[in-house]
Formats: sequence, C-alpha cells, structure tokens
Amino acid sequence: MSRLFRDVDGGSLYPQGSVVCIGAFDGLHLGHRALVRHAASRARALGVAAVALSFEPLPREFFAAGAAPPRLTLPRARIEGLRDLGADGIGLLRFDVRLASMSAENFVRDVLVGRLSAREVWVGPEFRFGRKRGGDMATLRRLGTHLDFEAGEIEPVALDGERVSSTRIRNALGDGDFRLASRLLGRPYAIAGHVVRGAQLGRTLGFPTANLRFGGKTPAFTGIHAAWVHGVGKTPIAAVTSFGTRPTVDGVEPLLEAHLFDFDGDLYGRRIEVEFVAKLRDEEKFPDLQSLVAQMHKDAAQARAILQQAPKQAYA
Ligand SMILES: Cc1cc2nc3c(=O)[nH]c(=O)nc-3n(C[C@H](O)[C@H](O)[C@H](O)COP(=O)(O)O)c2cc1C
Ligand SMILES: Nc1ncnc2c1ncn2[C@@H]1O[C@H](COP(=O)(O)OP(=O)(O)O)[C@@H](O)[C@H]1O
Repeated sequence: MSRLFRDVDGGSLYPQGSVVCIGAFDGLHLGHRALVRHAASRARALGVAAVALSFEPLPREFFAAGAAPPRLTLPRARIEGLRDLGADGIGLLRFDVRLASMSAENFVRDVLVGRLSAREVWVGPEFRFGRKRGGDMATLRRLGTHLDFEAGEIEPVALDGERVSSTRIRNALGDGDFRLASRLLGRPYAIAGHVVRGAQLGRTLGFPTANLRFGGKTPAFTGIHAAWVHGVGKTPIAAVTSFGTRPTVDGVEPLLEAHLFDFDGDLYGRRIEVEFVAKLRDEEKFPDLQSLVAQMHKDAAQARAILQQAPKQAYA
C-alpha cells in the first residue's frame, strides 16, 4: 500500500528519511519510468521510502486557466502507475496560488526537507521549480549541501534519436500515430474511468455506448477509433469509440464513448479501460441522426476489420 498525500503543510511524513523524485509525470512515459524506478532503487539501497512528488492540477493547467492544455493521464491512473513503478509515497500536491508563489528555496525547505526529510532528490533533464521557475538543478545542489541531501538528474531517455517527452506523445496521439505513442509510453495509450449515464439515446440508435468522463480535463485528441475495452470480461472486448463533444447532439463536455461489439449487459458504474488501437476519422457534425447512424455502421465495420488483424494487448 502506498501513501497518498496532497498537502504541503503538516509534520514530517517520513521521519526516517526518503528518496524523492519530482515531475509532472503526465503520461508516465519511458523518461518518467526511468526516473521513478531510479529513485525507487536508491530508496531500497538506503532502506528508506521512495516518494514520487507531483501536482494536481498540473502547474501548466493552473497557469493556463481557461484554455487548459491537453492532458494525457488522469490522477487515478497517475497514482496507480507511480505505485506500480515502486513509489511507496505519492504526493499529488494541490497546485494553487500559494504553491505557485512559493520560492524555490522555500519549496526545498518546507516540502523536500520539512515534510519529506529527503536524503536524495532526483529530477529529469531541464527541471525547473519554485516561483517563476526560479529554481533548477544548481539550486537543488546548493541547498542540498546546506540541508544535507543529495540532488541528481537522470540522463534524458531518447527514442529514435529524439528525447521522449509528453509533448511528443500528445503530438503522436493528435496525428493518430498510436504505435509511436505506445513506443514512447512503454505501453499502449489507454483511458480508464467509471461508466456514467448519458442521454440514453445510443440504444435507440442501435449503438449503446459506455460513457467515460475525462475529469474536466482537455484530451490530447478527439475522434472515432478502433479500441480494446478492458475490465469487462477476462479478455479485452473489441469496440468502436467516439471521443469528443458530439457536435451532432450539441454536446459540450468531452466524453469517451465505447460501443462494445457482440456484447449486451449493464456497464453503469463499472471501471473500464479503453486502449486505443487506430484512428478511423475526426468527429463530425451531421445534419441529422440518420446520417450519423449510417456513418456509425461504416465505422463499426472498419473497427471490426482492424481489430481482427490486431493482436489483443496484454491487460495493463
Ligand atoms: C462509432 C461512433 C461514431 C460517432 N461519431 C460521431 C460524430 O462524428 N459526431 C457526433 O456528433 N457524434 C458522434 N458519435 C456520438 C453519438 O452522437 C452518441 O453516441 C449518441 O449521441 C448517443 O449518446 P448517448 O451515449 O449519450 O446516448 C459517435 C458515436 C459512435 C459510437
Ligand atoms: N454493446 C454495448 N456497448 C456499450 N454499452 C452497452 C452495450 N450493451 C449494453 N450497454 C449498456 O448500455 C449503456 C449505454 O446505452 P446508451 O443508450 O448509450 O445510454 P447512455 O446514454 O446512458 O450511455 C452502457 O452504459 C451499458 O450499461
């Protein structure tokens, strides 16, 4: 069981000391994985807790209020991913006005030392932190010599000669290049959530869809896709999905809807995971439901054909 905390204030959570790694960890890609695994192995070597420190909302979401930048990973998936990589403690610090205005030095004193009793602090390349991104690796090293912790930066992880980054993954997803996205992530791109009720129109169109909300975040891409749905049966179920605001029915909030093939059952409340395999097309505004349904039949046939050829991915 790993411990989850969200507050900057409070007593030391790890009086015996800890090894901390810090990052936005959106996507938990190959670079993030290398960082968290490294911190976890250092923590095991020192016999202390491994703590992954991140933020929710992400700092760039906080600063971009209004036009939220695209998000890859929702909080729960980020927590589960960090735990699976070996984090004993996970800090999803509430990024608010106070945290945004905290100086780099105070962040080190209050959070890394005061709250986490850090013995080592690990970050990725080009890490910046504190008010106006005023702190960097040199700041960490300098403060570390006074406050008795070591600071280190892991080597950048590259794929095909280029740095692995969340931006590169967002671009790959936007281009419908799920193969590249999977290679950068070290696993297929998937979105998980609990099935919520919708307008209950789908069943009358012959296409019931299990609907997932995207937590009020902006997705990195929208459109119609072939996908595997995990979490319903023992093996993944083939599906056609629609991700977006559904302009035909004047939707507003982005929803991920999955129509599962050869399946009939109640999915409300169930947690499912949608693993994207291939993009079929962009979302469109149809003049009427009849033309939308005609297109949905074509989408379904295309998705079935693609998935018959695709290997079922192992359940992550
Ligand atoms: C294969 C598929 C393709 C879809 N394509 C579009 C689309 O291009 N434009 C659109 O507005 N909605 C699209 N939708 C979403 C439908 O509008 C939505 O499923 C329908 O309104 C039923 O919604 P409900 O689940 O709330 O009942 C698509 C849904 C599916 C399953
Ligand atoms: N093949 C299927 N694919 C997806 N959902 C299905 C399927 N068969 C039954 N369901 C159930 O029907 C619900 C979707 O029906 P729909 O009319 O689209 O309602 P809603 O608008 O509430 O999503 C799903 O949440 C699930 O409980």
